Amino acid sequence: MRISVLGAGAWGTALAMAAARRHDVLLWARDAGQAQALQRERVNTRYLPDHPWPDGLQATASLAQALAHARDGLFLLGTPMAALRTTLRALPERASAFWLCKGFEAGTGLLGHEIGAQERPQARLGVLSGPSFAQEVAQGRPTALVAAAADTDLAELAVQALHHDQLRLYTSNDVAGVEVGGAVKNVLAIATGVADGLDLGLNARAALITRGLAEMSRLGLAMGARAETFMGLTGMGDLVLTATGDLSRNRRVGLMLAQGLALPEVLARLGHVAEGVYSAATVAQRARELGVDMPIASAVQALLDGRLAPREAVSRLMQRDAKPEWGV
Ligand SMILES: NC(=O)c1ccc[n+]([C@@H]2O[C@H](COP(=O)([O-])OP(=O)(O)OC[C@H]3O[C@@H](n4cnc5c(N)ncnc54)[C@H](O)[C@@H]3O)[C@@H](O)[C@H]2O)c1
Ligand SMILES: O=P(O)(O)OC[C@H](O)CO
Repeated sequence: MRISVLGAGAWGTALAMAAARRHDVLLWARDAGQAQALQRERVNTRYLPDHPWPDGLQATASLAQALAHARDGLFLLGTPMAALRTTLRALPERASAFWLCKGFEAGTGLLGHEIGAQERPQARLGVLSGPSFAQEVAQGRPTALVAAAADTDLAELAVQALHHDQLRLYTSNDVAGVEVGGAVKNVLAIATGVADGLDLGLNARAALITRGLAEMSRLGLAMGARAETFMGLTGMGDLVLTATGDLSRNRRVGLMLAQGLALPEVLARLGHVAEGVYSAATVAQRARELGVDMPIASAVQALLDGRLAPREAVSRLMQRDAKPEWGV
């Protein structure tokens, strides 16, 4: 199969490497210098150093070439959420594509499938998500992902592209559920990073993860998702990974904020996108519109906006009235 991966960050590169073990894969980097270096060095020194490329992977800075390459194959969109709309707009009208980004679009508050319906209504589109640090996939360590699409044949195409010994693909048709899980877990990982950075303990972390999962599920159900999706890889699975794994950029944002660093300094030190920073406001916005209570996500947003200091955000959560664990 011919596959083009658009976006040469850590995750786009890791999946391009995985797919290239069995397919003809072209990785598009928007920066010509970066594309030349990738092609020459056959390793992504900036985002995934120490992981040499398989023979089946080539790089280009020509978007036209990348679009032609997978015209009858599969596109994997590896840009951050902020660039998903423009990337979708560049695709052929009837392309088959999965995006890899996790978040809500800042400003509009839309999920990927809602942007896809606006920009490429005739294309076959889906989302690939699940608990997956790029570095571990590049190392060939076992990982499970979910390919979610309304079109079952499209989900099967993702399986053909990526399923192999170390990378296990499950399929789903709950696109909204998979996307809500991926977007909200990033915001919650900032919260557990703050709690761990303040040394609040393992009890606090378990409480944040569990109550965060309840928030994620409430929002998802209000948006038409299915409850079981939040118990799966793209819900609980990705939340546990991101909230506890120190490879997570979102968790690291929380850890650094707890040390008292200002957000611009945190982002400069990170050097990668941390989608929770950009999705927190839109999670809160969608929750407000739908009348969904999301106190942890709201506290993270207040922290990122500079309205609360890390310890104040924690106090705000602890001072809430007692209530039943389930129900209103
Ligand atoms: N890194 C991971 O482990 C991982 C795993 C699963 C999902 N994701 C998701 O994948 C998405 C990308 O993450 P990443 O880790 O690869 O980010 P990254 O910070 O490593 O790289 C981002 C890349 O996107 C490129 N980019 C930014 N704007 C662009 C544009 N307008 N057009 C083309 N390219 C553009 C940058 O040049 C850079 O190469 C995020 O939504 C992230 O949440 C990441
Ligand atoms: O490093 P993070 O926090 O962006 O998380 C990466 C992946 O989404 C984990 O599944």
